Amino acid sequence: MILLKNGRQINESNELVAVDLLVKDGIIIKMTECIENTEAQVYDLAGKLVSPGLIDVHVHLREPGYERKETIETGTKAAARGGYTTIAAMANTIPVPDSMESVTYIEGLLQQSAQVRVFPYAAITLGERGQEIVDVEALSETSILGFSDDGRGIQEAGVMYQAMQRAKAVNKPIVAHCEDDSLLFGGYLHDGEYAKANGHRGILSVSESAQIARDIMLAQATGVHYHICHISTKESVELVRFAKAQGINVTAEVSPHHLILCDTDIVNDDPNFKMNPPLRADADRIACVQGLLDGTIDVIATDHAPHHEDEKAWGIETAPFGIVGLETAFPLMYTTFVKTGKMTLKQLIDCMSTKPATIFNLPYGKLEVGAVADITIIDLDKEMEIDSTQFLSKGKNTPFNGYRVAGWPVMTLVGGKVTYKDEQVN
Ligand SMILES: NC(=O)N[C@@H](CC(=O)O)C(=O)O
Ligand SMILES: [Zn+2]
Ligand SMILES: [Zn+2]
Repeated sequence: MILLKNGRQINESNELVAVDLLVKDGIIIKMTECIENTEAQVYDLAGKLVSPGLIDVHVHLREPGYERKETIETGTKAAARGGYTTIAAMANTIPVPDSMESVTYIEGLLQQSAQVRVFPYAAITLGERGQEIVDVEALSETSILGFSDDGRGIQEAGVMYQAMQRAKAVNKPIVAHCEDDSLLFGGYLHDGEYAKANGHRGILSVSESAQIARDIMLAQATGVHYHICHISTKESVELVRFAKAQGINVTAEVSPHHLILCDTDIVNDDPNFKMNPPLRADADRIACVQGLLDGTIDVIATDHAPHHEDEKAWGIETAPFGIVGLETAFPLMYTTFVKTGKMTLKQLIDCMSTKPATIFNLPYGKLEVGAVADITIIDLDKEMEIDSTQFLSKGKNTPFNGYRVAGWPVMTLVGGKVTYKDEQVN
């Protein structure tokens, strides 16, 4: 048994109230203001926030295939340090999880090395090549969260339509990276002020929004749960708002970097500001924030995309797209939006835990008696500079290095088991 004493939880009215939690056999069995128990191992939380474990539905663990960038072990250790108890692993690995054999293989690797709960995605198409659809029916019987070709858009409407029909029939979501390749024109940064001023080829906003518009119509026609990855443009947000008003089964995620940074924040062509979709204009960033606040955008996902420093050293034009996010998401969001009064703490926890569980039908994201003890303890007052050399992730590729932020996760429990604890908790 574990007894968490002197914590504080956020109630429905966004107030911090005192709470003790008693955990037995991986379940929260008691939650009241003051619990005494002589048999349990006791941790004194000294007023720190007790949150339902954070959930990230968009993570690149890189293993199998790209262990130089990240492994299941390092990626899930980073997740635990970031306060995450459940994550979903994207399918752009080698092999791509596009068959029973490859998904079973990846499930085995996860079982061996994962430090938090991990649900893999299966690809939508064989090899993520966008042509032949995977065996949706068979794969739906595995532990997958849904189907995704993340890293690439599905170029053909007919392929997406059929994939959606089949995913709907087995009650699994289609999780879409939206990008029309025919609208890329060799771009690698947002087609905006920074690219123009510095002679870079731009990525048009319509390369994302045009495909979202198409997919929303296909989602309406098929009734599938269609989840949009890393939304980044104001037009995309407007489309999701429209779709939801029509009752179409659409959800969307946004990443912390698209809420905090815009293209003009890029410094000296630093490849750590390069990701897909790119940092957009400030008006896009503002639309994403507004969309998150009004519920148009459902959840925050990191799109944790570690790359090796050798690869990022190729320079902004040729370096791979992607930045890490697991170990900085909560403090960045808390400092930028909650401490400044733009968002309540309850809203932030909803977007990072409760809502991801709800939209993906997971039995987590709850802090109550009888719930699984997936718990994150956060020190809202702990302020510290982001230092990528301290990351447990192999990826050090962050544009936020040196940012001074507060609200650091200090202890993470998955099913009642401590998976991360910093030295100040005991
Ligand atoms: N987001 C990125 O910039 N990169 C991701 C792919 C993706 O999420 O589209 C990656 O796998 O590196
Ligand atoms: Zn993507
Ligand atoms: Zn991704």
